[in-house]
Amino acid sequence: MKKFDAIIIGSGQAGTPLAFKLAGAGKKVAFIEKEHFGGTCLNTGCTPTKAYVASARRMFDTKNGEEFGIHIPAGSKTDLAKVKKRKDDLIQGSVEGIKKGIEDNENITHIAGTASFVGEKTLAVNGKEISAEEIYINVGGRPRMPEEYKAAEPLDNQSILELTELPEHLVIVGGSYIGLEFGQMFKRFGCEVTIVEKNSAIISREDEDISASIQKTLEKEGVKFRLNATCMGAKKLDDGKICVNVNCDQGEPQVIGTHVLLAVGRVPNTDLLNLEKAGIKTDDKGFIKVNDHLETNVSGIYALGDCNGEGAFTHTAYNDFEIIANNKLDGGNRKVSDRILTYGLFVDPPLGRAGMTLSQAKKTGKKLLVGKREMSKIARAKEKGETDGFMRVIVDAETKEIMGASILGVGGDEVISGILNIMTAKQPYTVIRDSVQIHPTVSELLPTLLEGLKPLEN
Ligand SMILES: Cc1cc2nc3c(=O)[nH]c(=O)nc-3n(C[C@H](O)[C@H](O)[C@H](O)COP(=O)(O)OP(=O)(O)OC[C@H]3O[C@@H](n4cnc5c(N)ncnc54)[C@H](O)[C@@H]3O)c2cc1C
Ligand SMILES: NC(=O)c1ccc[n+]([C@@H]2O[C@H](COP(=O)([O-])OP(=O)(O)OC[C@H]3O[C@@H](n4cnc5c(N)ncnc54)[C@H](O)[C@@H]3O)[C@@H](O)[C@H]2O)c1
Repeated sequence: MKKFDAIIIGSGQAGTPLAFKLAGAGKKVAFIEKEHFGGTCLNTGCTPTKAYVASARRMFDTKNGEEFGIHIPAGSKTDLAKVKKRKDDLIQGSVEGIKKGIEDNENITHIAGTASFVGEKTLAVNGKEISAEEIYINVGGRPRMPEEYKAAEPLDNQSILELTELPEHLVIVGGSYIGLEFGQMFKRFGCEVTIVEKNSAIISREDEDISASIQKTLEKEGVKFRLNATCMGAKKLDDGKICVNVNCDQGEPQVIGTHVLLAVGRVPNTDLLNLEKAGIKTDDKGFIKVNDHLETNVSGIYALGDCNGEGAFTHTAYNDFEIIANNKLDGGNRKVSDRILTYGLFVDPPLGRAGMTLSQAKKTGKKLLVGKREMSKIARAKEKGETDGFMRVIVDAETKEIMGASILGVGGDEVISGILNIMTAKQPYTVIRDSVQIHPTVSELLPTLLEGLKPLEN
């Protein structure tokens, strides 16, 4: 049996940089990947979807010239095969970069295959056993596929990106990140889109006014919504169409479309690992339990990225890599609990989020100062003709530190970083309030917003 200094399972957003980092420190690393280098984000997640979002935006612009004094002749249409080709080329460039980096690195042994444990520090891949004292699990997740939708042969985030012809009517089950990003994108490409969500609001982790504002924007573009979808399931009809059950007691009971995309969350790939052979514990959803330094209950075995349930984003997976690299190689003491939650929702206008929502902040029982400003009052948003949304910042009245912020509006995914940086530096909100920002930007309204903070009346 071959012994390595370290084994990394999965070429995700944590495993890939970790392989190079450990190898750079002179460790002999086995790097096991069952599918593509670069994992979900690069191949079927962030990169392809944001490439599609960009194509969809071009399409949107062709339909919205008049208001800006630009006459764009009718007739623009989406060539999905070309949209796909652009995204395939983008991905291929990055995958090849990783592949070459690995091939050129004499300390990394790439093993193509699915790893599973056969003992505490021993794994089998393609019938061969390897072992190491340090094992890093970075296996990510896959789309959740509830039984009651299987008969309709639904698309998922991977298969929808392989289509070369536009669906006539795309029904999307799940109104969160994946559902909303694909929903707006395919509507802009020229499809009919209906989003079916079981909760009473889309993206229901957010405050109600955020969910309502996003829904309104998408509805203006023609996306249809069916909320409170209590009657689950879908089937194929004899004419090849798809029938998705929505509600059993009010409204039209079903939506008939030509395609259905399931966007109802993800499950960790930990079931492929035979974790019980190593004695590694998971929670009841299959996420590997880790401590603040990402170590599992078995000493020397770590879990990083989506599979540990501590984050569900590329930046959280990458931060897991940074925590391990710093603690293992640079004598650091970085922890998961130091991380401030932040993320973007890449619909148009985008949502940038940091820290708590207003409803979470209220639950802390602290005295709050809150500032809210509509995008329709912001000069740059008006000049761009993109005035949907608003920004809100929540401050702890006692410490003056920012507890959370939501920037829903043009540039919101970038503007949020200014707030995140102050939160990370643990500085009071007055640092931004007293700063001078560039005119005319959306960011220039942050000082004004913070000048006008008001105590939250209960
Ligand atoms: C459609 C979509 C859009 C997204 N957009 C964004 C976004 O805009 N921003 C953002 O921050 N996040 C986004 N995400 C989330 C992001 O992609 C994930 O959080 C991120 O990829 C998690 O990375 P990871 O390191 O945990 O693992 P992954 O990237 O999932 O990689 C895990 C790898 O492990 C391999 N593997 C699994 N089991 C085994 C095994 N037993 N043996 C060998 N190899 C194995 C898999 O093949 C895979 O390559 C998106 C996700 C999706 C699905
Ligand atoms: N912008 C981003 O960072 C981004 C973009 C896409 C995906 N992602 C990641 O991908 C992961 C998966 O995203 P997602 O949107 O699939 O999952 P999610 O868990 O965020 O949301 C699933 C949605 O489906 C709904 N739902 C569940 N079962 C349903 C049913 N039977 N009928 C109707 N609705 C139902 C839920 O109420 C929820 O709104 C997320 O963890 C996210 O972090 C991130």
